[in-house]
Amino acid sequence: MEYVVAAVILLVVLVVGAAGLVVPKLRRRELPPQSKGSTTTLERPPAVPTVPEQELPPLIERPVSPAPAPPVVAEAPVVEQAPVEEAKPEIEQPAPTAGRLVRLRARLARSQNAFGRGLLTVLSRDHLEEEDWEEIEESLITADVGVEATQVIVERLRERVRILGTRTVSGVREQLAEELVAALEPDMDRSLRTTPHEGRPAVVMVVGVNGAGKTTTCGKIGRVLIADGRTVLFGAADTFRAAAAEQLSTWGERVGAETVRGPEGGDPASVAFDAVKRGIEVGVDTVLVDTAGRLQNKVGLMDELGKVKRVVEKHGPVDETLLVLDATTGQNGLEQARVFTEVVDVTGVVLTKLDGTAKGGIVIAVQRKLGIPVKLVGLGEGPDDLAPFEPAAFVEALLGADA
Ligand SMILES: Nc1nc2c(ncn2[C@@H]2O[C@H](COP(=O)(O)OP(=O)(O)OP(=O)(O)O)[C@@H](O)[C@H]2O)c(=O)[nH]1
Repeated sequence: MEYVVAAVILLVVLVVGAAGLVVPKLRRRELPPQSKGSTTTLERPPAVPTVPEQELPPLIERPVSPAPAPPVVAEAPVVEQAPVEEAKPEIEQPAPTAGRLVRLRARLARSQNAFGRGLLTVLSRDHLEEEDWEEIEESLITADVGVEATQVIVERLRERVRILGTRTVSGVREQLAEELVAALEPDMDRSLRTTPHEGRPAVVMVVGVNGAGKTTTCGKIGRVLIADGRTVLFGAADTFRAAAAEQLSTWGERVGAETVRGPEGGDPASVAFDAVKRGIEVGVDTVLVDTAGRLQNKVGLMDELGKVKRVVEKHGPVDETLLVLDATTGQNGLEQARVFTEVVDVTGVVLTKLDGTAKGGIVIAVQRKLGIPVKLVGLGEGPDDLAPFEPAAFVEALLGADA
């Protein structure tokens, strides 16, 4: 019996012992999958940042390794400066204004050839008869001097020739020249008020119908002033023609003047206001304001130009209002001109395109009809083809040097 009990105990011990060995093994076998699963989960997150971490270094290294960076940074300004430096030589040095009309006289004389030659033919006759005087009258009228002014000029010339008994061609020509100069009222003040005063720039408004040459004239005046050592700012208040603002900016870039522009179709008065404001801020000598000149509607024009002037005058009075007239439009241009003089207080006339007409006598008609001095004349499309108007030099060109 004792043997039986001992055998049972031994069996129990063996069974328990065997179970103790088998269960841990089984547990160990189960663990790997568990631990694998958990490892994957854990490893993945590091795996994700590992990729950006590997990518990050190069990004971080860029600033860290400044060696390649500075050349890039250093090169950038050089590349940027290059066009500025290239642009600088484009700033032109305009020709001085003194004696310009004399230099441009040939151009005027060329367009007046027929007029000068016609007069010379008549004046070279031995005795000036009634029909000769009529021919002289016709020549002057054809040259757009205007009927009224022509009658006055011929009347006075006839009187002088009769009283003085002038016989020679050169003598009559000289007297005609004197009468023409007198008709141009040489004592009129033709100076441009472009000098700054009371700590603010002089303001010049440029008005006239479309295509008369306003924008070109603004640019040319700017060049003249800069050539004379002044500083200039352009106001592109012609917001109706986008190309006008572009055109004025180009003039500005060429001579080194800033241009204040507004949005296309924007309020011209506000652009003009901003231009003068900017001119005051930066302390330029002269602000030149280019305006639009639509004439389809006189009331509209009046409203617009009047507003531009009023708004600009919030900064102070406008110093000069220049009316640009196309000489080739002849007497028709005079009618248009009158509308402008009713709207704004025109202080001077710029007669453009005199190089393109044989009717230079329009200068006399303009002054006589409007009572406003012609201050400048345009004698070509070139940037320096604008000259201060000088009656004597002009008449010499009108009559032709050899007449
Ligand atoms: N031959 C000649 N052409 C000129 C003269 N002045 C201006 N022009 C030309 O006339 C054309 C019209 O000039 P603009 O300055 O654009 O005229 P604008 O009055 O500003 O015209 P809008 O902006 O449409 O009102 C251009 O082709 C100029 O080059 C001149 O004195 N002689």
